[in-house]
Amino acid sequence: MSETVETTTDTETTTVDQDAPLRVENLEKRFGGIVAVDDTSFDVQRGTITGLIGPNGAGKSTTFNCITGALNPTGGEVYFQGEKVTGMRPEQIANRGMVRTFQIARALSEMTVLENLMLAPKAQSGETLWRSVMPGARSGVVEQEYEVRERVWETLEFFEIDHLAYEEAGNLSGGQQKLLEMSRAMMTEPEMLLLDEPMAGVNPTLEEKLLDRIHSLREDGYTFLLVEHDMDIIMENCERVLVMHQGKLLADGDPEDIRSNDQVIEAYLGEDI
Ligand SMILES: Nc1ncnc2c1ncn2[C@@H]1O[C@H](COP(=O)(O)OP(=O)(O)OP(=O)(O)O)[C@@H](O)[C@H]1O
Repeated sequence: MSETVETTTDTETTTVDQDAPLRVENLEKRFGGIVAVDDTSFDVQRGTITGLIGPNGAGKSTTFNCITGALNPTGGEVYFQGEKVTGMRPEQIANRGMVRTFQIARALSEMTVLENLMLAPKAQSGETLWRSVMPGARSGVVEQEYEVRERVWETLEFFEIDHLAYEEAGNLSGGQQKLLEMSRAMMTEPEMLLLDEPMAGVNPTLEEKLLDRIHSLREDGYTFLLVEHDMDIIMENCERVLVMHQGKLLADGDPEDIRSNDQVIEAYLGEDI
């Protein structure tokens, strides 16, 4: 049963579903004559790993970009923790606790792994989800550099890339870069992560490690929305799957429902799902 509370912002009063940090309402994004996202609505429940799937060109990346501020939608609204974030810049949305990673990792290749992480945290004080689950966490004081450094090391250890701390990011393998990208995202102390094909180019051992970390974070209360083309990963790791097709939400259900949904099978033109 969802818990709801009323919140008031400068612009409006809205009912917040405490169990759904992300709510997308009638989202639309047009590029000239192309409707990449067409009147799409969904929510994502707290503490879940939710998959967003669909054939090539379905509108998944555009939806991610509209949610996280890289693109301005041409219609509809995005709410995070009950606050309207439509049209905000990515860093404003990240400051509120929602970050994304990219299909192609975006680390600064000539900087070391350590430097990449040192640059990532936002300047803020107080308790956050990441700090509260990390061993040795401190709270309530403005962060000093040594505290950031401590958090950087804890994060590197959590993702098991601490042995690469002094390596230039550009020298890392594709899979290691994905772990770095997740580490950088965690340094911004998010509540919710949107992962765009986090397993692409990742070898099976690292894939297992990354999935293990995602599940562990989910158990600590983090929320994940995952775009991934590998159906086995989606079906084995997500409790809920959203399917997009031609810019619209085609289906929303648990993996078993989705696998047996005729419209979804048709949208994938008989590919195995
Ligand atoms: N910047 C852009 N300008 C014009 N059209 C765009 C732009 N970005 C996306 N599109 C179009 O919008 C539609 C949806 O693209 P999008 O990249 O969101 O799909 P996707 O589901 O992420 O696809 P894929 O699985 O192939 O990455 C496509 O028809 C695409 O060509």
